[in-house]
Amino acid sequence: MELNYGASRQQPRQDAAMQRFREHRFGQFVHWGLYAMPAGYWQGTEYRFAAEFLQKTANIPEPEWAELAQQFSAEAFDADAWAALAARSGVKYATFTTKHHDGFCLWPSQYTDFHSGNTPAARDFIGELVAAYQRHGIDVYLYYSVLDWHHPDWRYRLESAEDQQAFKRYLDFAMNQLVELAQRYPSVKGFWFDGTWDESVKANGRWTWEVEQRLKELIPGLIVSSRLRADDLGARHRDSNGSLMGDYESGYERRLPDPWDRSVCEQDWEACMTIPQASWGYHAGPWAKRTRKSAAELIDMIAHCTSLSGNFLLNFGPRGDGSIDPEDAALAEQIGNWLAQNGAAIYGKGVATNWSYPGWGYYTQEADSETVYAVVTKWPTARRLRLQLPAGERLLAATLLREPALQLNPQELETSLFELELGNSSEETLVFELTTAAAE
Ligand SMILES: C[C@@H]1N[C@@H](C#Cc2ccccc2)[C@H](O)[C@@H]1O
Repeated sequence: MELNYGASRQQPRQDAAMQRFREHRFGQFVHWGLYAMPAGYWQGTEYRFAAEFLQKTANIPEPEWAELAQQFSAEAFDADAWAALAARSGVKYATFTTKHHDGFCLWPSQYTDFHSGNTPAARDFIGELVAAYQRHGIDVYLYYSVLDWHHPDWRYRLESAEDQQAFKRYLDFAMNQLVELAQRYPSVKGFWFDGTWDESVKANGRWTWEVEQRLKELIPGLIVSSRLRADDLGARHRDSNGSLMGDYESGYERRLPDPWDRSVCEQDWEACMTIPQASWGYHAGPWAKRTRKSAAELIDMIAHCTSLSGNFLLNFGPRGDGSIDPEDAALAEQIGNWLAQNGAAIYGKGVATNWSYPGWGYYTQEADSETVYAVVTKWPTARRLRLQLPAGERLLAATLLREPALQLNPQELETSLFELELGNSSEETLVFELTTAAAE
């Protein structure tokens, strides 16, 4: 059907900026703001829901919530320390919340008083983070919540002429803020949008289209997530013809596609994930802490996404004072150590087209390369690894990437199956670099 505000292309972008995003594969998400101070507690009660939603889960009147800004001193905030840890973790890009659903801005916006410049901290946190992460060679993306619980003109649905007029004022405000972010931080590589699920936004597909156009005029090559977009009829992420809007699919939130679902490879996509089961902002309670994922689980997810040509955006929720939770820092270091040895299987890799999902882990491959990587994340109880080679191919070599690298001689490898006695090897995430050739 004819759409004015649907998808702007049918095929993935092939420009250098998009290829760079595609090759990153692993990124850091950061959710930080006023919600990090109460950290899931209010008046002594632990609220067992996402910490960044506390204002709603604890039914805190908006003015009382806004008062938190007067306690926001972030005395332990150190952008360079955040960036150095991110670099050690192996991420190649980072996405920071500039404004989450509560409307508090981490930059001194000229369009609201509700920002970090008007706090005891009196700092432009976004500006400091953009500079620090770029000094460490990490590309920066900005998260922006269209949903805004603080702004008086926000509306969930448009039921009257007054609602329409108010929400028009709100959308003008949000466009102004987005242009402000693009003009203040022109070196950012993309925008990550959230809070676009309400009827009011879905009824304004044209505005979402205009935001994408305007930001890309300001920053050529900019990458915009599909979650911004609604079409003429209110369809989100994919337009009413089923075509992806924005530059990559960003609907995978705390979930991944089935590892055998090769249909996701048709477009660029990114999954975002929390360390605890269900909180993006720092949650200090046992409810969150007992659900933390391990490094092995997160490395599995990185390989899972890579094997389907997708990116994995792992979230960190710094504490209210601006420090990083030591448990999160340790996890970041563990992941980074694994990537330092095995990153060849992740960075710049994607689906291994001719290799089907093996069950014990994932195959990854660089497009048009003869080299395939086998990332073993689920040790077979039989302690024997069986690789079914694609028809017409034989295995020339299999090299274990970790130090000391273990080269398995071709004559030890059967033509159709590669069996490795795992013996008493420690149950770590192993990566084999496989070299193949056409079967004789
Ligand atoms: C990226 C993630 N998206 C946000 C959300 C949400 C949400 C959660 C439940 C129901 C409706 C919306 C989270 O607060 C976090 O920012």
